[in-house]
Amino acid sequence: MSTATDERTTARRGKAPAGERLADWADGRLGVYGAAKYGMRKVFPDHWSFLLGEIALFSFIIVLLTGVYLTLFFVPSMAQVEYHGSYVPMQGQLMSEAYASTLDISFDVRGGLLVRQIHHWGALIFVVAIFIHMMRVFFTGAFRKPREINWLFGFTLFILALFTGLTGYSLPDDLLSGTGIRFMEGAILATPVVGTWIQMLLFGGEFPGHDIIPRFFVIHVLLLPGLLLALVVAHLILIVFHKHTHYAGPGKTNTNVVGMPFFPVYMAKAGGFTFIVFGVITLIAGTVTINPVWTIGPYRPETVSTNAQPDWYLGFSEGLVRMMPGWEIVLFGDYTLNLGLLIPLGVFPAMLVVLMLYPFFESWVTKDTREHHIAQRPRNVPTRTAFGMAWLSAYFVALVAGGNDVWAINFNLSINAITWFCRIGFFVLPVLVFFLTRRICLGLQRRDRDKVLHGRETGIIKRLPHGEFIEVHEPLPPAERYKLTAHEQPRPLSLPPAVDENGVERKVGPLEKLRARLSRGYYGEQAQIPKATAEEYREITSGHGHH
Ligand code: HEM
Ligand code: HEM
Repeated sequence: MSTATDERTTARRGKAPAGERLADWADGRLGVYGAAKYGMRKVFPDHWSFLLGEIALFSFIIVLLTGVYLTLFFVPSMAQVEYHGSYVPMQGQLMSEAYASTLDISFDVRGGLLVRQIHHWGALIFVVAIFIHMMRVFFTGAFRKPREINWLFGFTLFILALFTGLTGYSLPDDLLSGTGIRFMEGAILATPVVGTWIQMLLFGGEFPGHDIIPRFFVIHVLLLPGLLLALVVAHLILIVFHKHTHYAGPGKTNTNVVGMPFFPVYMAKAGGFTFIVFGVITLIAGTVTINPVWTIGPYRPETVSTNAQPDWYLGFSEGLVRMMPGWEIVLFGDYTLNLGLLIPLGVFPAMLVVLMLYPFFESWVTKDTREHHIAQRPRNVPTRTAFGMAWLSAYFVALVAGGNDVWAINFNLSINAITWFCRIGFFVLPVLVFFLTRRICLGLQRRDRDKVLHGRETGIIKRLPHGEFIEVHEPLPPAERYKLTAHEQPRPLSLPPAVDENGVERKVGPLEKLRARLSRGYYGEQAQIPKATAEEYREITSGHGHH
């Protein structure tokens, strides 16, 4: 017995196990122990809404992997060739090498069609996930200090993803994607002064030229994914650096993070979730056809397909153009300004910039310079929530307008009626939605207050001895009461008195006045219902007036 123990001790002293030696070797060169000690115990809070960023991350990885596979077979060339692949209806037709290679990927490359479909479905889900993730961050105020820069990083990711999608969609050079490129060319040409130059630079000559597909290819497989990857890494590093926000609850404060350690709990969960995301995307890609380019045909400039649509994420930019009347003005007798395109082209970035700058606007209005690590419930910040919903309503109206022909055909409606509905809706709906959302948020705040003070309605009706009917209310558990009352209710900014203590008139600039007004819009009496206080609760539950 003792001999065995001695042997083991000697073995350990003599030579460490291979794994340990490898780890030591790596640590000497990479400092992995320190990094692992820091990273492995990192706490990550748990909430379903935090999965949205993860879906974006995992679908991004899927799109990267499938993109590499497609790159092995795709030929980014606009040279015309005669098709002799295995898709019989296209035999002998003239088409670009790009289109022919997309047909080959779909019919002749092993697993090609599945990978193409995973790539396309993955791209759609990637952008959906980014969009909803961005909304989660917006509506919970997770963009507040210290996360403003990460909001900007994230926002840039969103824009890069839109353009990666646009360039990818254009690559197969089918009738749909060619129509999309034609649309883009028109928009570029409408840009005053520099439009023609940019068009020449990008297309290398008259439309369609021979350069656009090879150029989009490099942008799509190298430039944009490279930038996306670098920025995703920076985004994640900042998340680790700031630590994740968490929702209010007992024991969760602005100075701690409550959750599970990265290793093993979070890693196991995230690993499993990666496979679920991959599995679901593959299942959809394996069963639902997307972009069947062989039914659409190769692109020819003289042909235009009806129902031409961009993928959903760029639908709103197309909608802005379709909503706009075709106005033109002629300057100096011979220079035409195409307002029908120019105005939507200005509104498109403006809508995005408004969202991008919102965190800075809010911190300016509220003069809030503190750090925030508790995610807010949207109802507790009605003005921000209402603004977000108003933005979304404008976005969706534009999206509907982007598919006005599809709506008209499928629902047997007049395309003019839809266009007019969108034109009016684009201005009116956001205003209605803004006020409606604020009302709903205030209603929900009242309900929270009521629940804290009077408990949950149980639906049990009792008749008292003197004949009165009452509904039994069940008090909320303390943790629930805490959650509903943990939020701050700041006071609005107030302007200093018009004259100072020496009787000298104090000058208040118009900007300062505007800020005070906006601040009342955020924190004034109309914007928040006073939350239940401990005194109120004690008074109600002490017996007097309790029901
Ligand atoms: C992150 C973002 C990406 C998005 C949103 C995206 C999106 C798309 C879309 C929508 C298509 C059209 C697919 C179709 O034919 O139906 C496409 C095609 C393509 N993508 Fe991507 N992609 C991304 C990343 C990549 C990467 C990283 C690569 C390569 C390393 C790549 C390589 C390709 C190739 C070669 C095609 C043309 C082949 C084909 O259309 O079948 N993509 N992409
Ligand atoms: C490629 C796109 C993106 C990826 C892969 C990504 C990934 C992630 C992940 C995994 C998290 C942590 C989990 C979570 O909160 O959901 C996160 C958090 C965050 N993301 Fe993104 N994100 C992307 C785009 C965006 C966009 C478009 C925005 C905003 C405009 C954004 C802003 C943020 C912020 C502020 C946080 C910190 C949230 C907190 O601590 O509560 N991200 N992101």
